[in-house]
Amino acid sequence: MQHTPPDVIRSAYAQLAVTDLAAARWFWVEMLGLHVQHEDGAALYLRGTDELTHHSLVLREGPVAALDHLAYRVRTPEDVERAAGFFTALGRPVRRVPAGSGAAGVGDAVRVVDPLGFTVEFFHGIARGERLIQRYDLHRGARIARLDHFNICTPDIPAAYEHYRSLGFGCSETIEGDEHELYAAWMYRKQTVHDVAFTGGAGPRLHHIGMATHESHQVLHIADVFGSLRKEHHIERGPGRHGVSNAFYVYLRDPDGHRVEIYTSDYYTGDPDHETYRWNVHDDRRRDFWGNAVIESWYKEAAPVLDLDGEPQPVAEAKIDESAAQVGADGLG
Ligand SMILES: O=S(=O)(O)c1ccc(O)c(O)c1
Ligand SMILES: [Ca+2]
Ligand SMILES: [Fe+2]
Repeated sequence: MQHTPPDVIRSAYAQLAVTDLAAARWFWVEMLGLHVQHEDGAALYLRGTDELTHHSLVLREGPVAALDHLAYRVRTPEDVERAAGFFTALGRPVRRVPAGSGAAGVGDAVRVVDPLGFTVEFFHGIARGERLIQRYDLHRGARIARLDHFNICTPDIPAAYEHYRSLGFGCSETIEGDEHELYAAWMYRKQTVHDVAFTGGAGPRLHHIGMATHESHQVLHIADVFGSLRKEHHIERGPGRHGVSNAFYVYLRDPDGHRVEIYTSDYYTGDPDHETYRWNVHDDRRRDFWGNAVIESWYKEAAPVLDLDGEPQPVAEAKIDESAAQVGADGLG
């Protein structure tokens, strides 16, 4: 019997394990300007200026730099139950996380290890935060508005696509080979380009979290700030204009190597007949619309994922390697 999937509203928060909370605070709070909603001795709960819920990023100190879990908000408390039933029917590990026993501010939740090997939480209840949208006096750094998306490394992109389709996600864009083999896909529940995207590679690993700003000058500004402070080694890729999503972007690496994208100006995807836009893997504008090359570390480096007991998960090797795809005769060579 097909279990009804939970009604996912959006990608809501990520919990990262960091090896030095003070160093992480410098990067995510002092430099990027995320707002500290709550902290206890070992964890920081952070959010952007537009976020009305308690947090969109949790940094918890631990022995290994890793993704602890991704979290999606679902529409009703009943959808938390649907998530439990859906993943139990798939034979996946499912654990109840009662309010107060998991992330601060989050109500009754369920955590699963999904078919791709990622630890994923589904929750509905979450505490509110002060409305900071017009507290311009508190806007700092990159002036991050909100969490926008998760990007995950997985060896089997078609399997990832099918899993998220079964959860009711739409597909806004893909990168495909000449025989339509799937190299990457961007999938959504909220009405923008993605809540989650897949990068081909050994997995399960976290590739990056995408944080949205309102303006491209905020993307440029944070790159300038890292340059001014002689911390330019934290800038990995960009600034630039994406082909896929059309967003303006820069990728940064935190002190543990966690990758964060500062991202702005993608587009609406909310009509029920929204069509997928398909890029050819040989189109050199797909990842940077101006044809700038993608640095090798961007394709190869990513963070391990912890299981439900906080142990790093083994990774399965990549089945497809986009960085090895040769640019065709039409490319910039
Ligand atoms: O580099 S891509 O244009 O494929 C791209 C598009 C959107 C993203 O969020 C991203 O991380 C990467
Ligand atoms: Ca650099
Ligand atoms: Fe991204």
